[in-house]
Amino acid sequence: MHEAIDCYREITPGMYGALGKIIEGVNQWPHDPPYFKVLMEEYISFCRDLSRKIMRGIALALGGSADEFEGERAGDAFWVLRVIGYPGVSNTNGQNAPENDIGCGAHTDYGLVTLVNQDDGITALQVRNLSGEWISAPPIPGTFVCNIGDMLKIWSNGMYDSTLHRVINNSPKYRVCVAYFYEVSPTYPFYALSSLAPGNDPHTVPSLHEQPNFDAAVEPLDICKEKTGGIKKFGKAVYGEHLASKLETNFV
Ligand SMILES: O=C(O)CCC(=O)C(=O)O
Ligand SMILES: [Fe+2]
Repeated sequence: MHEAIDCYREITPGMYGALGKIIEGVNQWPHDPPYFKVLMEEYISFCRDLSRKIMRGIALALGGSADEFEGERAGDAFWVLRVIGYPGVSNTNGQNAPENDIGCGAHTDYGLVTLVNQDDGITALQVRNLSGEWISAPPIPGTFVCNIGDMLKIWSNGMYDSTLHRVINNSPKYRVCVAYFYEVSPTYPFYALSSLAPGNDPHTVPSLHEQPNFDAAVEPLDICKEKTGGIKKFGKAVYGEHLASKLETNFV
């Protein structure tokens, strides 16, 4: 079990059509504490810069140019910040301490990278390794756990795998985690799928404003395909659909 406060990069109504509907609107900030909004926005801005730098490093590691994930792919990335609370186990009288239920079931994250800022001193996050064993990812003060998401797995044609992980809080203490999800640019497909693609006549298509969408078509990059046997291991994934289905199942 867990509870969470989510904030999203704000989506104005209609901006991304029907697929974007589930996350339209402005973030609801509490008045108390009064500095919450300012603090969170500053934190988000730092996370955004860091994620961008990590993506530049990953782009180089994949053999591309540093700005492979800038511009239309992820230069104007959608993001989600989630502050999550996991209740501790209640009855710990020393013997037969009860096992807590699953705080967050096994899943992969959906975007590019996630920066997980864990509560110091409580080990609850587990990651599945290649042998299929669940191993703990204990918090290391001053560091993030960085998870790879599904969209990076597809873009890299599987060279980066999305990390299967789950959370079990067996501590008596309430655990707080702040996760920042760095995603793709929702407008990416417009350029990729339309005749606005470089070299084509820009006059033959409606403007971005006239054709809103949230259907980022993510598919393996050619540079990654070449390095992995020349075959695309994954078909096109529509980012907005992927996100909407994750959000719908997350909050039932
Ligand atoms: O609480 C954690 O350590 C991770 C949370 C998580 O995996 C998620 O929100 O996607
Ligand atoms: Fe996750």
